[in-house]
Amino acid sequence: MEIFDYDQVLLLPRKCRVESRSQCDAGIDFGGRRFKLPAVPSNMKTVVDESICQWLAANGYFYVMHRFDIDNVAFVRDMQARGLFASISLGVKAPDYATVDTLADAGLTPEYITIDIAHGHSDTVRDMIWHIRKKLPNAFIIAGNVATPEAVIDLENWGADATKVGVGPGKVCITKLKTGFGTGGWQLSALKWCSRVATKPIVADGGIRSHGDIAKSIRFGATMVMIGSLFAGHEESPGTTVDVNGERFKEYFGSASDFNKGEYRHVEGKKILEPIKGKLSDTLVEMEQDVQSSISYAGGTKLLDIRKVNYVILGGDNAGEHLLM
Ligand SMILES: NC(=O)C1=CN([C@@H]2O[C@H](COP(=O)(O)OP(=O)(O)OC[C@H]3O[C@@H](n4cnc5c(N)ncnc54)[C@H](OP(=O)(O)O)[C@@H]3O)[C@@H](O)[C@H]2O)C=CC1
Ligand SMILES: Nc1nc2c(ncn2[C@@H]2O[C@H](COP(=O)(O)O)[C@@H](O)[C@H]2O)c(=O)[nH]1
Repeated sequence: MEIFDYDQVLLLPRKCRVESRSQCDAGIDFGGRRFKLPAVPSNMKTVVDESICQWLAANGYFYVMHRFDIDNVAFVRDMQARGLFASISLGVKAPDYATVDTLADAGLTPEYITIDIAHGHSDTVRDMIWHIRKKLPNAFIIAGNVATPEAVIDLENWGADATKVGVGPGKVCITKLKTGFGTGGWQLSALKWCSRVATKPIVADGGIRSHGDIAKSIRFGATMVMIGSLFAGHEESPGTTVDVNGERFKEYFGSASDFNKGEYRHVEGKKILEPIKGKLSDTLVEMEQDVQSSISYAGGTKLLDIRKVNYVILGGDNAGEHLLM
């Protein structure tokens, strides 16, 4: 198996088919809706909050609300009362089961539910998928996080509508160091490996460091790309603003860090500072333009045309050109 990550791969252009990049459509269908971009901010406390989720939903972007210290039922009710889709996260513990039951009893079905635990290839995720399917049959279920084709196959067979791939590639992740496991350093090839067996959409999660990595994720099989650090440093970001020698930063911490958990137990995340780079809406516009440009280099007009391109691996044992023939 070839092992590579985002910074070791470049995609190869094909003959251009458009006169302007504005003719390229960066939109994607996902879970019965169409979104402007195949990118979604991570469901983390320092990346999204209620008002960011409202803004994203109202402006044509996908979002996943985090699951920490929030009332999911009130959130779903509020979003749907505004005519917006509801997209929540759940764990696999008793309070998460209670949330599903309360939603069902109230006649509220979130359009999207992301089951989000560190080691998603687990019977606990299977049981939660089955519980959601029984109580909220119309919810689109994203389940993760996983790292292998076996896990993708199991989650799909258990009823997930999409799987989330990425264990340990995140910028504030220390899973690799603490446990010796994960896709940190080879997330892109793990994505390629998983997408070979996937029959449903994959959300590639973690390790995105620049906008071009979105196109690379799409090339290797992602339908949606979840991004934390690139979204954490905005004026609107929920992290605390910190001033260091006159420069402004936002705190960005892992969901499995002691900062999120409130205790030092099974810590697999850390806290860093992200420089504030302006408004989230401006970054999203730039991201869309960059993805449009990626599509044009792919010789296409729509996002999934990126899947057709060849690529090269730079340096290392796997170096070489990879042709689609
Ligand atoms: N994508 C990634 O690489 C990672 C992401 N995270 C994120 O951090 C957040 C917290 O994650 P998590 O700790 O799972 O959430 P929770 O604290 O909600 O734990 C979920 C359940 O899974 C159990 N669990 C967690 N890890 C393992 C494991 N390795 N083996 C067996 N059981 C396990 C927990 O039990 P117990 O705690 O008692 O073991 C608990 O019952 C999530 O948002 C998650 O996505 C965390 C680590 C890696
Ligand atoms: N191992 C850990 N992974 C975490 C933690 N909190 C979040 N995450 C994952 O990281 C991505 C974001 O990655 P980035 O490279 O874009 O910053 C996020 O979506 C989660 O999957 C954690 O504490 N430990």
